[in-house]
Amino acid sequence: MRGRLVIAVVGLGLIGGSLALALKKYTEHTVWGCDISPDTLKQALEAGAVDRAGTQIHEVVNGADVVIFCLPVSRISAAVAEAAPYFKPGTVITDVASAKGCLLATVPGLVPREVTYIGGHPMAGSEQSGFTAAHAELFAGRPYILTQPERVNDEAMARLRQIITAIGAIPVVMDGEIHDMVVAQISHLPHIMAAALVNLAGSGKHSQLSLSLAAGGFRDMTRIAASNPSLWVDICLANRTQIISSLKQLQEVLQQVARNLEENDAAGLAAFLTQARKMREAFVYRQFQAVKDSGRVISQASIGRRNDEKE
Ligand SMILES: NC(=O)c1ccc[n+]([C@@H]2O[C@H](COP(=O)([O-])OP(=O)(O)OC[C@H]3O[C@@H](n4cnc5c(N)ncnc54)[C@H](O)[C@@H]3O)[C@@H](O)[C@H]2O)c1
Ligand SMILES: O=C(O)C(=O)C[C@]1(C(=O)O)C=C[C@H](O)C=C1
Repeated sequence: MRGRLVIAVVGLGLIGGSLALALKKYTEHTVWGCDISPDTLKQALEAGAVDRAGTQIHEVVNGADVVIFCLPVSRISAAVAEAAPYFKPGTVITDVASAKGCLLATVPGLVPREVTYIGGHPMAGSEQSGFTAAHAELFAGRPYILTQPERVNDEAMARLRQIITAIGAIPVVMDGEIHDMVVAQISHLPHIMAAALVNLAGSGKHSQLSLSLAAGGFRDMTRIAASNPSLWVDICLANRTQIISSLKQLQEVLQQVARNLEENDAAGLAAFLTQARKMREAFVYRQFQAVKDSGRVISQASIGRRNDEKE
């Protein structure tokens, strides 16, 4: 594999902007960036996130070794189709979308045979959007999911793994179907629940009073309710089968809790809460271990996290 690559990032918002910043900070690769927003391009150029910028896809994919599509899920297939005539043989294309099944079903059919598509999904982000929220440390110590391409291509996989590792993330190769099932539970359902909690508390008879009194519990549970609605409509629709299934499971869990309360069943309630507490403690430990193993020192200052995000 050649040492220095040209990497094109299509979409320079929170995720694309953070990737571009991280690639410039931690690798020697050349980074070209595209966004429909001229303001975003200006910000990215000023921040040194890209070496070249354009509003047209062909301006940045023509000659690139790797192209990373960082667009809302529903825009990715059209962007790949627009870019396809400009890919050179051997180009590796990937994306960062939060749902994989819909793209794995369409994207491979849109690209020439000599181009390899590997689905991607960094398990990092925030409730904020746009380049102004982007930062180079977003992926440090975080899992970065890759899907196996239809035609196995070890060189393409190695190229992406190397890029992901260089920006401090941990590559995890996974089947697209399993990905969608898992993220429905750990990402998509929590976003829907956060919105439901805020809407419930914010629209009742005493909503003004409730929201003014809300403390850490409500704040921790609902940070992600501030996410961009249009981005999340896209994600939810793209993974709707798995989300519907997770919502049904959640309904059963909540009904069981309601039964425990109706029956004054302290033991049932305690078993439910104890199981959750144990799993949550183990989860925090595993996340800490993954960060430690990734070898990058992540300090409060380096990633600029707010206090309410700390464990
Ligand atoms: N937000 C998160 O926490 C998060 C985490 C992991 C993955 N993702 C995935 O990353 C992708 C991008 O999300 P984001 O949070 O960075 O969104 P964002 O809104 O911050 O950025 C999207 C960018 O794409 C640009 N854009 C839109 N259409 C375009 C087009 N046709 N051509 C060029 N640029 C275009 C927008 O101007 C914007 O700058 C989504 O697929 C999302 O599912 C998001
Ligand atoms: O940390 C956050 O605020 C996020 O929403 C990040 C988050 C998530 O955890 O759900 C959002 C979408 C993803 O595709 C991956 C990560």
